[in-house]
Order: sequence, then structure tokens, then C-alpha cells
Amino acid sequence: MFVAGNRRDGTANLNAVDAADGSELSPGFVTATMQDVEDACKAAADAQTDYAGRPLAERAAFLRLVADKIDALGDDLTQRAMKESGLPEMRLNGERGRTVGQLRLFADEIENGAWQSLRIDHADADRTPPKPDLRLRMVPLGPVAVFGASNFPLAFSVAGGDTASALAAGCCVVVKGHPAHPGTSEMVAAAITEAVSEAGMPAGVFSLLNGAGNELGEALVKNPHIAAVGFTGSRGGGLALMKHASERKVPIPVYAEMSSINPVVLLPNKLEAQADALGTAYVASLALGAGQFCTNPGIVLAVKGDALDTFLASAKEALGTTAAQTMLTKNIKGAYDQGAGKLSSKSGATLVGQGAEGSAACGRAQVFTVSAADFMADEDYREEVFGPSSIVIRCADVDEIRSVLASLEGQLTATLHMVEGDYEAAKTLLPVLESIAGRVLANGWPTGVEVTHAMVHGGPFPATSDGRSTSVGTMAIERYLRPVSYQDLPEELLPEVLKDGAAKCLRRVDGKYEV
Ligand SMILES: NC(=O)C1=CN([C@@H]2O[C@H](COP(=O)(O)OP(=O)(O)OC[C@H]3O[C@@H](n4cnc5c(N)ncnc54)[C@H](OP(=O)(O)O)[C@@H]3O)[C@@H](O)[C@H]2O)C=CC1
Ligand SMILES: O=C(O)CCC(=O)C(=O)O
Repeated sequence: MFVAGNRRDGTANLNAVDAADGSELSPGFVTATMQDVEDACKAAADAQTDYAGRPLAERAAFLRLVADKIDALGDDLTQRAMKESGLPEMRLNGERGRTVGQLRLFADEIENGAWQSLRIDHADADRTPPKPDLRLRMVPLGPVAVFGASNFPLAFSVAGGDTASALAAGCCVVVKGHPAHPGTSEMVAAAITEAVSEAGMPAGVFSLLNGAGNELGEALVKNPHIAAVGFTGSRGGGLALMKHASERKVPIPVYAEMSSINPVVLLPNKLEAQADALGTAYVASLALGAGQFCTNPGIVLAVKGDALDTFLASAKEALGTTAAQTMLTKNIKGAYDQGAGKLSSKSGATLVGQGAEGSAACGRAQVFTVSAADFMADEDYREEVFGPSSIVIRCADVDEIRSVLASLEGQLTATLHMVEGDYEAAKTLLPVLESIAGRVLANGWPTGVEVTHAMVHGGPFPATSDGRSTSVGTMAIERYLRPVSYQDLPEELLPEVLKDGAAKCLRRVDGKYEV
């Protein structure tokens, strides 16, 4: 653990487990006491004004230094993450690249400055009543508690998107590392801690707390110094944190990414033309990373008929050659078996095919099919089964597809597979897709989230706790900011960026945008 630049010693009582065989990995890790939580949060609060006030160029240089330090960990980081998560080398190398790329993108974003939403409305003394001088900018919310996710030990963990966007916004960060990968977390936290010191940032800008058990997360969310929370994980976990945050004396926002079944629609002309290829691509997306993506295609909707039968036959064939993959933790594997088991016990669900069985730690890919009527009649089909399982819903026509879509809860993604002949049908579905999902895709598969300016990785509840936001892409910075308007403040006291002659940056002056 690291509390404000210092490693915390103590009795090691948390060990990582080799995801593949369940054996204990060394070394042991120290877990946080309630005093550690208080110390980390207090240090973050003490550092907040200093960190937030640093010139943006310094803040950007700090994020770039964090990226460089993580790069320097090289293959050792990948190897440790492989053991702790069971994820393959290529995937983790890609995730490492995404993590440092994300930090560098946020560094550029800090310098770009448009996120400050600068607005100036000059005074008009001649108006009746006189109009005051008003100047607005976004300021950081304060220290953010970040919960590392089990399924992305790098890109959604200690230095992942939540941390990068909070630091970019000018917020200090206290991370609760995921208990499934304490070694990976420790390596990344050491890199951040070195960067804090070398960049001359206040030590409290970053801390990492370890622990397994709900008390630690609860104490962190309830700590009065914490101003916001970023989380990726289970629906139960996210809901618990939202409850703790709302019951505080001063309630705070929780940005939780929780559960999604990511509907994929195969429109009739596209299905007719490419049923075979679609079946193969579906299973590849479904089985990627043992299905442990919140963007996994959990349900597929299509009109019943010969083309759908060809699609199902192709999916069955692809499943036949799909290897079993190690899942992240014993609990996640247990929850997967339970979820898939529940589906297979339903009288309305037919097993289309399954992948290889593998060892006890592995998830076996499985595809079921149900009629739209059965799907609509049973809430269980709508639950996220976290792992490589999916349901194909047989519909009578496009109207029935639309009815099923309209009945769904909030989603991270919704996908249309179509050719030009399907565009009329697509037009009738798009308003429904927009109303349920944060990202609408055409002719692709939802797994794999690009980190860019126009990405939304969010969506209405329960995909996230706040569908107005994204946890991936530069817009994620907005979660940790709030607006302040300065009325008639003397020029000398105004923030530099709001002075009339300030260096160029996108601003809205008397209603017009200026660059
Ligand atoms: N949709 C998605 O993106 C994802 C969904 N999941 C789902 O979550 C299940 C479990 O996986 P896991 O990654 O461990 O997710 P969890 O939601 O169980 O845990 C994530 C983090 O939140 C903490 N936490 C969970 N519940 C609480 C609580 N009530 N109070 C305080 N802290 C809490 C955990 O700490 P601790 O356990 O120490 O309390 C952990 O640090 C999976 O089987 C899957 O269904 C998982 C990952 C991603
Ligand atoms: O698909 C991705 O790249 C990100 C998915 C995600 O956020 C998750 O699985 O938690």
C-alpha cells in the first residue's frame, strides 16, 4: 500500500492467487486499517488546493511522467498481471498500451483546456437594471475514490481511466485496489508514486489502499474528505456504494459502471447475405477475454427463418472450436456457472452449442436460443451473465425486435447489423436504441472500446449510475468537475484564464465562441 508517497508496512495478510491453478502467489500484501483510510483521504484533501492550482502544463507533464514510468515496468508488469488475472499476454500488452495511451491523451486534453468551459459575459452598466460581469470556469470536485476493476487490471484499475480522468480534472485520487490483483496494483502504484515525487507534486495526490472485504470500500466512500467515486464492477457493488454515498451527511456523486447485456440486432437483409460470417464473428466477440467484458454481446435479436438457422449453425460450429479460458477469479467463475446453469435449466431456452470445457478455473462458452415471447415473459433472461454466454432471441418480425429492445434496461451499447436494404427498418429502431444505450454501433461487435474524444462508455441505469457521463474517452474528465461563476470579481483576483487578455484557449465571450 502507498499512503501519500510512503509505503505502509505491517502484517501481510492478503495474497494474490494464480488465476489458472488457485495457488497462492507471493509476496503477501498489507491491508488497510481504518486509520490508513483516514490518512490517505486526509492527505488527499490537504494536497487538493495545491494540486488543483498547479499550472496546466505541470499537470500534463505529471500525467506523461506516470505513463513513462508505467512503460518502464515493461514485461514484468504484463507477467504479474497474467498470473493474477489469467488473461493472455497479448491482451495484457494491449491493455498496457491502452493505459499509457489514455494517460497521454488526458495530458493533451489538460493542455487543450476546452474542458474548462470558459465563459465571459461582460458587464453592461447602461442596462436597467445594470448587468453584472460574470465569468465561469470548471473547477475540480475534490479527492476522488477509485475502485479498481477485476476485469481490466491495468486500463480500469490503479492508473486506469477513472484515475487518469480525475487527475486530469485536478482531483487527488485514493484508489482501492481490486483484491484479485494486488501485485499488479502495487507495481503501478509504485510508478505513480515515483512520478508524484519527480514531478514535484504534493504527496497526497495519490494513495493506494488494499483490502478484501466491503468495510474498506464503505469507509472510503463515507470518508468526509472524498468528493466523488469512480467504480467498475457488479451491480450489487455499485448499488451499495451509491447507497453509502447518498446516506453521507454530505452526499457525493458515484460514477458506477455496472451491468449491461449489449443487444445486437441482425437485420433481415444483412442476415440473409452474411449469416455464416456473422455466426463466426459473434462467437469470437462473445468468447474474447473469456467473455469478461461489460460490452460482451449478451443478447442477439433476429427474425426467425432459414437465415437465422444458418447463423445458429455457424455459431455452433465456431463454438466447437472455441477453447475454454481461465476466468479472473474463483468467485467470478462460480457466478458464471450459476448464471449459465440458470439459463440452461429454463424450459424455453435451447442450447445452441458450447465450447471446450477446460479446467475448473475456465469458463466454457455457451449460446442459448429463446423465443421473443419467452424472453419477454421471464426477467431472468435480462440479467447479465458475466462470462462467455449469450442468448439469441427469435423474433416474428422487426416490430417484435423493436418491442423487445424497448423493454430492456439501460445498456452500454446497442448494435445494428445491416445493409442498405435494411436502412428503413434501422430508422424505426434507432430512436429506441438511442433511448436505451450510450453507444450505438453499426456492423461491428461491441467488445473493444476506443479511447478517443467522441467515445461514450456509459448509458442509462443499470449500465451506469449516471447516463449523462462516460468512463472512457476525454469526456470522462467532466465527471469530476463543477462550474463556478465569478460575479464582478476584480481583474487582479480572477483566475488567469478568465482575464480579458488571457492566453488563447477556447472561450465563450458574450455568447460567441473565441479560440
Ligand atoms: N459489468 C462489468 O463491467 C463488470 C461486472 N462484474 C461483475 O461483478 C462480479 C464480481 O466481480 P468483481 O470484479 O469482484 O466486482 P465487485 O463489484 O464484487 O467488486 C468490485 C470492487 O468493489 C468492492 N465492493 C464490492 N461490493 C462492495 C460493497 N458492498 N461495499 C464496498 N465495496 C464493495 C470490491 O471490494 P471487496 O470485494 O473487497 O469488498 C471490489 O474492490 C462478477 O461476477 C460480475 O458479475 C465484474 C467486473 C466488471
Ligand atoms: O470493452 C472494453 O474495452 C471495455 C469494457 C469494460 O469497460 C468492462 O468490461 O468493464
